[in-house]
Amino acid sequence: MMTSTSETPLRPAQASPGEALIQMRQLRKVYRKRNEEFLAVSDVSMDIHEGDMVSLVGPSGCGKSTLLKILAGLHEHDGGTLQIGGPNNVFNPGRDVGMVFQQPVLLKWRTILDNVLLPADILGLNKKAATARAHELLDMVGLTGFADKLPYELSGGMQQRAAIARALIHDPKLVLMDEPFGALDALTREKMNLEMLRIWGETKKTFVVVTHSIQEAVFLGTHCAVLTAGPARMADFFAIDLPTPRHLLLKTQNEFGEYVRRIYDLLGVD
Ligand SMILES: Nc1ncnc2c1ncn2[C@@H]1O[C@H](COP(=O)(O)OP(=O)(O)OP(=O)(O)O)[C@@H](O)[C@H]1O
Repeated sequence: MMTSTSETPLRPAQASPGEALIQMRQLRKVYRKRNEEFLAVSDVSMDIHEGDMVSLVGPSGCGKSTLLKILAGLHEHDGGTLQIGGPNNVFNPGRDVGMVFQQPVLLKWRTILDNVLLPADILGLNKKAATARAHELLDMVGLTGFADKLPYELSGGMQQRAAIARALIHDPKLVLMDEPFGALDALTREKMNLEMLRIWGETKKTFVVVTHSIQEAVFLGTHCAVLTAGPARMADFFAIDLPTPRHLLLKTQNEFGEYVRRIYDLLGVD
């Protein structure tokens, strides 16, 4: 369990079974440099339950990555409360978070298998068990037969699949993705959206995904948080009640368009 408030970081939580995995209340983050202060995140409140797929969408600079870093335990927040896990579901950010970034950031001298195994090596997990799991994950992300290749031998989309496998190797409770498909061409991105939904469905893990794309936010999410910049704040957080499993043709449906319109309205896009 990880609990922190602005006044008492890491105070024990009073969570009980059935409560949300993540509870944020009025979360706030201010970056400080000498005498300057910059409000990067404010008024962010949401409950995220186990197995949710939450998309964070908003314009550049609205604090999406900052929020992800707070969830990953990389940044402290300055106001509000954040509780992850509970007494019966202890959450350790060093062990229970898997991260995927916009670029796959694979080590070019390690094979794909060894790249996937990196977090397991760092955490000192059993090598044999981790290697077996790495092969299973490579199968799951569609990279069967690529274990012994080096990163340069894979396309951008394939490298990002390897990065997703790496994020899952230590069986994290929470998977955080920062614009994971932002560097891919439009068609590969759509295919990767479908792949990610399949992987999320198979792992039944909790995913939080940052995206600039309103369509992607609606397509991927069971829930969506819309953030705005200047001033930083959360404009809305809502469930996306669209049929699952999702298919690309859903994007042509009125009900999909209604969610997209709702986000355009919140962001003030005409
Ligand atoms: N370490 C830092 N020190 C000072 N200001 C920062 C720092 N990191 C981010 N910021 C500022 O905080 C605001 C939010 O940044 P953040 O990276 O969270 O936004 P974002 O929504 O993820 O943006 P983008 O979509 O462009 O990646 C920005 O104005 C940014 O300049």
